Amino acid sequence: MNALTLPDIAAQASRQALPLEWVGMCGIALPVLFEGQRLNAKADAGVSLDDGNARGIHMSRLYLALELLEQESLSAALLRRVLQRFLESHEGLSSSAHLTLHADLLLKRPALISPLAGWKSYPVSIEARLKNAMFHVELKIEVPYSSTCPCSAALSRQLIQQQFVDDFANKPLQHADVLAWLGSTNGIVATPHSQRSSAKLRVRLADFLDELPLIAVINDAEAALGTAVQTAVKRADEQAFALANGQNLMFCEDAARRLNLALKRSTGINAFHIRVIHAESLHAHDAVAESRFNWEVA
Ligand SMILES: Nc1nc2c(ncn2[C@@H]2O[C@H](COP(=O)(O)OP(=O)(O)OP(=O)(O)O)[C@@H](O)[C@H]2O)c(=O)[nH]1
Repeated sequence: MNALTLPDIAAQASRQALPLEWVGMCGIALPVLFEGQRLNAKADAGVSLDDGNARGIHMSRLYLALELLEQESLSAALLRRVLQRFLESHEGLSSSAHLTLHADLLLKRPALISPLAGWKSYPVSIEARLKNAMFHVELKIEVPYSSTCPCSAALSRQLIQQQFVDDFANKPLQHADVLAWLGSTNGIVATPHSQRSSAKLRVRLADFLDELPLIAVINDAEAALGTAVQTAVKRADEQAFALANGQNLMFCEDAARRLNLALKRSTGINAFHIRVIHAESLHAHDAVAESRFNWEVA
């Protein structure tokens, strides 16, 4: 049997003449290049099926167009070329093309004090759409960080004050005694709760941007949040982290506002959606805040 005799079901007429908004494949394994890294990505590739009479799209043509992403470093222009290929290979069938890449970006991060460093993994998605020559790119980035509750800190301070009053009642204050007390468990009779937190950022890029600012957005977000989670940690690093958290008390509302201001300062971002999640240790549910700028559902 040769190719000429293979049945082509996709080319048949559809039994129900009905266009479809998105048809394609999800979860295609793809090693993509980004900033010198080979990312182990999963691609979702699709087109609209505007011709309601056509039975199906040509999945293999989308799959083969993805090959471009193996050889060249990721950029907006490259994504656009891939989407153009999707449409060229579906002329008469499709008017919009979609590609989403999901991957973990690995960045090496230095410790706060010691000369150590370690890798942090940031889940990212890059979503590109092409329709009627209109091209859009949206990035999704997850940034983990640490947050300490300001209310809990104030309540803890009050308990420490009460303990101080109890322990030093009717006693002359001696510097050495106070110093020893501060180093005892009574000197920190209550601790504020803190949590591993997560910022889920979605940003829409301006047309003029060719480079995908994943790393810049991560760096800006971590700088705005102040207490990024650490990698390699010695005691000196842990102590510096404790100090940084003590100086950086924040509710989820504070985190969302800081990120809003940081993203507004970034060039090349037209719109964004921020969702911060503080996985509270106080209770079994999360504290969540959202902030949007220029964000309409696309
Ligand atoms: N459209 C469609 N194809 C599917 C689906 N599931 C599996 N396929 C298969 O995907 C394969 C590739 O499809 P095509 O791109 O049309 O393959 P082809 O006809 O050899 O390639 P062209 O000659 O370029 O059209 C076919 O063998 C389909 O049967 C589905 O749900 N929809």
